[in-house]
Amino acid sequence: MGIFKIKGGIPLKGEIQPQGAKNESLQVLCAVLLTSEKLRIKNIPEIEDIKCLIKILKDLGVLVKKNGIGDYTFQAKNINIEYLNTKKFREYGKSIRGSIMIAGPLLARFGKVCIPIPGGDRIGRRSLDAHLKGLKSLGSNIHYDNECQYFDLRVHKKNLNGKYILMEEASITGTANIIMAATLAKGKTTIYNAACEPYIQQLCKLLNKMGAKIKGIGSNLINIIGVKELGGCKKHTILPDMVEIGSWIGLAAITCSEIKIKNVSWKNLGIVPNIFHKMGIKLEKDKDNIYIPSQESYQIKKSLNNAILTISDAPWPGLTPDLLSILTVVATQAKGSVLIHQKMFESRLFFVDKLIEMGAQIILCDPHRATVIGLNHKSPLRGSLLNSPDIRAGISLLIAALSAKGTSIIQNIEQIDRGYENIDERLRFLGADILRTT
Ligand SMILES: CC(=O)N[C@H]1[C@@H](OP(=O)(O)OP(=O)(O)OC[C@H]2O[C@@H](n3ccc(=O)[nH]c3=O)[C@H](O)[C@@H]2O)O[C@H](CO)[C@@H](O)[C@@H]1O
Ligand SMILES: C=C(OP(=O)(O)O)C(=O)O
Repeated sequence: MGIFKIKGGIPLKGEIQPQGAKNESLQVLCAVLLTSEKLRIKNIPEIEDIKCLIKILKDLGVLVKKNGIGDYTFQAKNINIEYLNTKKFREYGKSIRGSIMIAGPLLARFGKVCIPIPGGDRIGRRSLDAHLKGLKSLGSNIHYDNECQYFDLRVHKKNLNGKYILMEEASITGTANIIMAATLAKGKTTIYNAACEPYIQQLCKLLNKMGAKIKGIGSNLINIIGVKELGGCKKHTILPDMVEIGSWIGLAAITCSEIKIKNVSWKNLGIVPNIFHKMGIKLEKDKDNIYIPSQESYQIKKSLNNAILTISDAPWPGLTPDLLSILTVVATQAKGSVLIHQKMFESRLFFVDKLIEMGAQIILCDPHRATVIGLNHKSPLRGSLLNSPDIRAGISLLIAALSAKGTSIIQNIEQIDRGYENIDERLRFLGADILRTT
């Protein structure tokens, strides 16, 4: 297991280019399974979760050519569907959440798929009902093997058939799975209460370039007319990662650093900049860049009725839950107090124990809510021995360590590498004192 050794308290300075979005990449890479033709995808982040999915695709028989950093051509011409029954696949499939999204494309193209309960972050219960109920409506039988914990899905007629699907919750990966399956189903599929965040929009745009007929992109009502087959795509570029962008903003604020984040695609950030404004952090729009000046202090705004601010997650256009851990850390050195309410996941806030050990003033009210009383940089966090439980808690602890007085050690940094590309190298480029030992 690798570790980071960090000497904190050093203000950083410079420009940073955000990585391509992890969650869009996971969707788009699964979409290559829908066609036997070539797709060229650019700006894919070189992170562990993506490497794992590419490994699964290769083992399935997808030809993968690397044209340059983050630039790949995929061709799913000869697929070995039997690979899904191997122990190797079950291990890989279990290690990332994104693996579940191979189900829709493979079911639509080959009529059967076998998939383990996917892994990814252990941040609470993560239901698959949205995926399974959707695929069932389109005409699939589902069998669950309780002992081996995998699902076997088979199309019960000749092919999938379009249906009206009202999703019980706007699951992101669930929506992606159903959309991909429906592109090759017979007739019309309507998905209501679909997730509609920019990465789902990007997936739909890519599918339309491949010949799909999807309407309602960007809304929660998606209509899809199934086609017989899909073609390739000469170029699709992954959007910048909004969670990584939020991580850089939080890092800049708490370490009093001056950072410019380049080419952020403002129009796809939704309310993310607004939320940081509410935390009192100055950020300026400079063309398509975000400029964060060095700030000695940032004051959390109050609600309009003068009550303590609450920040909570919600499906898009609400705030992604993936930024709440980062906002929690940022709040520890703000002026004022905030209630962080993590509605979607029940085990994501437990990492605040580590922040409390570092000297943060936090009350964990229950698994979903933490009150943070900001210290306004009057009492810095203390360097500590830390362990990274999931991607976002991991990056949050790293941000805390960079702001802390003294040296911190972060163990289990593989969790951070799952979602952040060359994070230590990029931090050193901005002037951070961080060392990786493997
Ligand atoms: C690979 C990928 O893209 N992962 C993202 C995706 O995971 P993923 O697609 O797996 O997450 P889902 O959107 O399915 O659901 C996340 C959690 O929120 C709950 N829920 C969801 C929608 C809703 O309307 N109400 C509700 O309560 C679900 O029950 C579940 O507990 O979306 C999550 C929620 O944004 C993000 O944290 C993950 O980074
Ligand atoms: C929860 C996350 O990822 P995943 O859904 O891949 O586990 C995340 O990126 O914060």
